[in-house]
Formats: sequence, C-alpha cells, structure tokens
Amino acid sequence: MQSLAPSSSMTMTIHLKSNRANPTRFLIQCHDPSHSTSSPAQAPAVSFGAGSANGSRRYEWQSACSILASKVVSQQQDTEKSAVNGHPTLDLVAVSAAPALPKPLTIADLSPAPMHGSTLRVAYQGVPGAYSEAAAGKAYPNCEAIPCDQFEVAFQAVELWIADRAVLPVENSLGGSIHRNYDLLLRHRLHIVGEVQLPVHHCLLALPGVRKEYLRRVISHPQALSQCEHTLTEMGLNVAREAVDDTAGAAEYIAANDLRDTAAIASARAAELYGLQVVADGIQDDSSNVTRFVMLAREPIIPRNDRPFKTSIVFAHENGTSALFKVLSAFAFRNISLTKIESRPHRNCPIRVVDDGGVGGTAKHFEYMFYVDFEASMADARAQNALAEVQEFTSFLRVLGSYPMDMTPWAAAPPSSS
Ligand SMILES: O=C(O)C(=O)C[C@]1(C(=O)O)C=C[C@@H](O)C=C1
Repeated sequence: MQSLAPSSSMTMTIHLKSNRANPTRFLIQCHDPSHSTSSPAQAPAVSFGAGSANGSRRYEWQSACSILASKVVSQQQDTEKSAVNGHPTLDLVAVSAAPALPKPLTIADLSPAPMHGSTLRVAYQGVPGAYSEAAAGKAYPNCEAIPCDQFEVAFQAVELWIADRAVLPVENSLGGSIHRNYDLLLRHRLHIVGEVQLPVHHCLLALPGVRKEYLRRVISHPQALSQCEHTLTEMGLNVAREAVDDTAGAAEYIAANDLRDTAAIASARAAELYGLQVVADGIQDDSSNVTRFVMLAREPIIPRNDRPFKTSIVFAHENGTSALFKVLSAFAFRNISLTKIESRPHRNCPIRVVDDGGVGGTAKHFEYMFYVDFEASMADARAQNALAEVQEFTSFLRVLGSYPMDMTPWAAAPPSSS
C-alpha cells in the first residue's frame, strides 16, 4: 500500500487498471467505503458587494464559490459498482482525504491552464476514444487525459490531486441533461472553471467483415443510444439495444470478446483504437448533435468582465415552488439572461407533507434543488446584486462557478452515410 495524500477523515481505495489501448496508461477506479464528505458547517458566510472580484475581492469571491447559505446538503454517496470492461483490476493504494476549506489563490490559478511544472492532468469518464476524452483535449490542448471508470471517480481524482481538472458532460442537445453530474456537482466541492461544447458524430462500429444483417445487438452509452434511436430504426436495425458505461468502452468490449453479432455506437477514433470497421457513419438523429461539458478544478477562477461569462448556481427554498418566480425575477429585472434551468430531487427531504387544516387530510409535495446558468460574470455588479436578492428567497444557495462561455463556432456533423 502506498499513500498518495496526507491527513484523514475519509479513506478510499484507488484501483489503477491497466488500459488495453495503451498499456502504459491506467484507468482509475475508486471506491469510497465511508460515503461521507466534508461538512457544510465549515462554509463561510459571505455577502455580495458591488465592485470587481479582484485584489481585495479575491477572498470574497472564493467565499462566494463556497456554500452561501445555511442548509446542509446531503453528502450521502451511492454505493457504486466499479464497471470493468475486461480490465484486470489492481488494488494499489489506500489514500485519505480531509474536507477542503477554501484555499488562498496562488499565482497558478491566475492563468487559464496552470501546468504545475508539467503537463496538465485532466480526468474524464470513459476509456480512450470516448467523446469525453475529445472534450478534455479541446478544453486543454496537450493535456494528459486520465480515463476514469465513473463520473464520481473523475471528481475524486481532482480532489485527491491525482488530476488537475475534470471534464464532464452535463447536457446534450438531443438527449438532454446528464443528471448524474448535476447531483455530483452538489455533493463535491469542485468549481466550474470553464465549459466546452463538442459536436458529437456517432458511427456504428463492428468487427471487420461483419455486415449489418448479422447484427443482433447494439451497445453503447445510454446517451449515445438515445441520440441515434431513430436512425437505427430507419436503418432496419430493430435489434436489442444495451447500455454500457461509455461509447469507446462498448467498442473495446466487442473487440476484446470477438463479438460478431454486436455493434457499438462510438467515435471513428474508437474504431481506430480497437480495430473495428465503420459500418455506418454519422448516425446521430440530428446532424447538429452537440454535448456541453464543464471543466472542474479545486479552486475557482477569478471572474472577469472583459469577455462573455456564464455563472452556474444551485439553490433550494422552503416555501415550495412559489419562491421560484421571485428568484427568476431577480435576474429578469436586471436583464440577465438565463441559459439553463434544471430541477433535481432534494436529497435531504425529497417530499414535503402539507397539512391543509383538516379539510382533506395532508398533501405531499416534491422538494427540489434548482440549477440555473445565467449569462453574466460574478465580476458584474448586476450578478452580485441579483444573487444577494436570491439569497433572501432561498434556504440554500451555492455558486458552482463563474467561467468564460464557450464561444467557438462548431461545424455540424455531416449527414448519415448509411
Ligand atoms: O461515452 C462517451 O464517449 C462519453 O464521453 C459520454 C457521453 C455522455 O455522457 O453523454 C458524452 C458525449 C456523448 O453525448 C455521449 C456520451
């Protein structure tokens, strides 16, 4: 056993699995038997004043990126199985991690991609050839992409300093939100420091010589299956569709098990890496299929006002959904556009029982956490004032990050050639 990180309140086991595509690299698997993380009680109280978040405002900004209000959010973590796509698992180390308090910014945090004296290490979910790997490369060119078997492991890799950043999908233009990552954003203390949008061009892959007529099964990531649902039907592929952990993992699985009746939905790069042929190219239901990823870091970046920024927040309130209107008005009155709103069950108290005074008994309402993205920087006084107001209507409010918007134009994928 070798210890990777000092101090202790939580013990977790890191498994490094050898990677079939590149045996010199490893796939990180992680298991946390304690299912507990840091306590929100340590979060500092902050207020939003007008003015830019630089110089003496730095500490204020850091604090703003921690929990703003009082309610304790469930830190319970699911027990998750470690999916293994045929890799031997090597139980290497047990490490410990203490709850992280906000740290002073260092000079490295001021540059867009601190290099820590060497290549930036970027964790992603999947195996080489996954779209998340491509997103990591787009976000941080020349980075060392570190494959992880689960989203949660990518979060932990950054928390434990095994990686410097994580790049994780949050929504797709066809499949919608990737809810798991919204839940994990809340349970972990990482900050969103950027976003990147990746056009997703799916291929149908099979072993060399396999024809479409031989196929009895199509396997892929659930998002990829849903993004190609109609095209597969149009192609006459009314065969079993099965979900696996990631697109490239599906390609690897077919190659490793010599499956001649199974095809994978994955990238052309996955075909190259695992020796498969492209049976059909561009099989996504919409040629402008795009997935939005967020970049996560241990420290927030300093928000600026000289380029378009987006800010992501999450909040809850005790007065049912009636407070939602007031919260949204705080942005509307200041002409701040919202780009996304998502609700997730409130893990601490998913159901609220309301007594109607004995007339008809009790009613049960769902309780939610609301995630909102808006188009303004936290360096902008309008955003600071809006959040100060939002805080009045909410029992819990956290800024997940204020970061540059991805403004790069992207070309739509070519139409299907099937
Ligand atoms: O399986 C992959 O290749 C991934 O990177 C995951 C993922 C996702 O989670 O949505 C990413 C982009 C595509 O939308 C399909 C799948």
